[in-house]
Amino acid sequence: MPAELRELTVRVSTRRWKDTVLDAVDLVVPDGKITALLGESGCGKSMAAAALTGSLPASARSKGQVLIEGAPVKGQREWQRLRDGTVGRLPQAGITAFDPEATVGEQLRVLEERHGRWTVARACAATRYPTEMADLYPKQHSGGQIQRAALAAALLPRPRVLIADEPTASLDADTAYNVWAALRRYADTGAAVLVITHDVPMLADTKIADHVALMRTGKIVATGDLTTLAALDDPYVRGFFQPTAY
Ligand SMILES: Nc1ncnc2c1ncn2[C@@H]1O[C@H](COP(=O)(O)OP(=O)(O)OP(=O)(O)O)[C@@H](O)[C@H]1O
Repeated sequence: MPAELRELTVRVSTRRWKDTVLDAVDLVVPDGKITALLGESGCGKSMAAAALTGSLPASARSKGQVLIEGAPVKGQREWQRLRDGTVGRLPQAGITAFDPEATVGEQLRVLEERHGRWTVARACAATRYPTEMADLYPKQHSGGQIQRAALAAALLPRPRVLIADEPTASLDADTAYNVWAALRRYADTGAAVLVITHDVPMLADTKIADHVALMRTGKIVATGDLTTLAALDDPYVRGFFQPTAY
């Protein structure tokens, strides 16, 4: 299995505040599939993404294992190597993927040259990033444009594992569908893709995710395909899916 959290518990502790943000989480992100991670705001989805990319905040302490390609990852040096082409992350705020002082195009070209895998043209076409924007600085983009640029940046190294944190949050429905389709095509090349999303209606309409995992207050409470989950006889799970009525 390319990416996995095994019994992972994460506690954050600051001077003002302490909390268990992931509680014995088991999560498998298989090859060639899209796994959608759902749950209410603040339940720990981004923390799970951070754990899978070795980027938990400094205030976090963890117990349990993170496995990439079947092996437990030990230490920041190994994470640095994995983040350089094996594990990719699309951050929740796409703009944070870029240096504010250089144009988006320059930064995409650096990734193309460094990894020698996807071309900038291919990554931009896959994500529907309008290439005429590439000469602009990150802050000159709209939320949706920079999110697509950040996805292009995440795809350029052609990572085996891609963790996308709300990749369609600021997109109109049509563009969002195109980004989901790009993620689907990417998973179909054999990559393991985890997508954090609140877009249950899109998942229900398109059936684009193979698996769904539902989190609640730091725990995974249900996993399976969307139709099975939505039909579960658990009041919380039922309540979560009910508004979309399918
Ligand atoms: N950098 C951080 N340092 C300390 N605690 C944090 C940090 N980031 C998030 N948290 C806390 O961890 C918990 C889980 O947050 P997380 O960002 O994973 O939620 P989420 O499910 O991704 O929410 P949303 O859907 O709103 O993005 C929250 O209680 C949050 O306050």
